[in-house]
Formats: sequence, structure tokens, C-alpha cells
Amino acid sequence: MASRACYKPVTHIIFDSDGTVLDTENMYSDVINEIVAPFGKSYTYEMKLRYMGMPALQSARQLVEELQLPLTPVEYLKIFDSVVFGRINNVQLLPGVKDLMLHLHDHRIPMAIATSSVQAAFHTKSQPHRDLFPALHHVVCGDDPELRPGRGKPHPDIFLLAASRFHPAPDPGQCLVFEDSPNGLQAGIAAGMQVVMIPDPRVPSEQRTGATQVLDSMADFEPQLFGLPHYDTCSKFEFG
Ligand SMILES: O=c1[nH]cc([C@@H]2O[C@H](COP(=O)(O)O)[C@@H](O)[C@H]2O)c(=O)[nH]1
Ligand SMILES: [Mg+2]
Repeated sequence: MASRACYKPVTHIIFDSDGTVLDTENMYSDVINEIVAPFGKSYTYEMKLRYMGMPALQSARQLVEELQLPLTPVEYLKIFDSVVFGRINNVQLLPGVKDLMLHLHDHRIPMAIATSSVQAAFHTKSQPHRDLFPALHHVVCGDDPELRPGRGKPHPDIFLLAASRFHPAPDPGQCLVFEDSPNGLQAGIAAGMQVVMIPDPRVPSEQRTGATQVLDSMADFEPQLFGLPHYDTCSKFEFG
């Protein structure tokens, strides 16, 4: 059945990682709350909405400041990294991710990941899912040497850098971003890209403004609405 094409056709896909491809955001909230609780502080969802998608050092600086923690940002980050590394050896994919990546890979649609997480953390989190790696043309991480400090999401830099690493490089307008966080949404918009936002239900509607499309799950994504090959009826149930 031909669905009406509502959106500008795209040729390249850039996925955010945490909270979009990998189911890690609840873990991040738990870790941060465990770190700040002994100081009588809590990491609320209202705060999370401002921090999600930020590079770790930037979020460490801001959190130490905002909660007046008796730690330096580097001390905080050391604790954060060591607790996170203890929690990321069995990270799951979010619903619909594997189906979509394999489907688009079957049709040779170029895909990349652009994540604010540092390379070492991304590597550990994604190891259980390395069978999907061939579908990705490249991954840009928050500690990429070509990214300037202080230019994390909501700045467009990481998405523009990810677009520039395809060969040939597409115009930003030909790229479709998948994001979960308000910072990531704004970064994709600032990069001149269309953005499919897949937010936690607690993200308020005003922080979804500007999203090309908002979905409850990547499993609800209809590729043909963006000029991409649609799921043929059997493709989701192929075996082997
Ligand atoms: O509640 C939070 N979630 C996530 C982050 C930060 O956001 C990054 C994930 O970014 P992205 O969604 O671009 O993968 C994490 O590495 C972490 O640094 C944070 O500070 N607080
Ligand atoms: Mg994210």
C-alpha cells in the first residue's frame, strides 16, 4: 500500500546512540543519582532533559556546578566513568533498531552514528551488537579529535562532521537524524537536517518542537515516508 510521502526524501541516515539505538538512558539516570545521593542531592528528570546528549566532560562541569558537589569535574567524571563501565557490558538495542538497520543495509542506504559518548564507552556498549557494525559506514564519538571542546549537542558540529565522512558527502538536507534528546533534536535542526525524534514519554511537548516526526518507537518508522525503500511485507519476518 503506497503511503503518502509527507517529508523531503533523504539519502543518508545518522543515528544518535544513547537512548536512540542503545537502551542506556535509565542506566545513566541511576548512575548519576547514585553518585550525587551521598551528597544529599538528586538528579531529577527536569535536569536530565538539559544534560542528555551532552559530552561527558561538559555535563560533569555543569553538574558539579549546579549541584555544588564537593568534587572537581575530573573527580566526578572518574567516578561516573568507572560506575558506567561497570554497567555497560550487556546493553540492549531499543525496539526496531536492528530491523531498520538491517533493512536499510540490504538496500545499501549509507548510515552512521553520531554520539556524545566517548569512543571507549561506545565501543564497550556496542560490542554485544557488533553484528550490526557492517551496516554502519562510520561512527563519530564525542571525543573525536575534529570536534572542538564546548561544541557538543545542541551545537550541530557532530552531525555535520558525521555527514562529511560519507563518500561522497551528502548535503545536510539529504540526511535524516534519529534522536531521543532535546539537545540532540536541536543539534540536528541546527545542522539543517530532518530529525525523527523518539523521546522518552516524559519529554514535554514543547521540547519536541521542530522535530520532523515524533515516534514512540523506531519500530513505528515508515521508511517510504522519507523516500527510503519500504519494508516489504516479508522483510521483517525473514529467517536465518
Ligand atoms: O542523563 C544523562 N544522560 C546522558 C548524558 C550524556 O549524554 C551522552 C549520550 O549522548 P548521545 O545521546 O549523543 O549518545 C552520555 O555519554 C553522557 O555523557 C548525561 O550527561 N546525562
Ligand atoms: Mg541520545
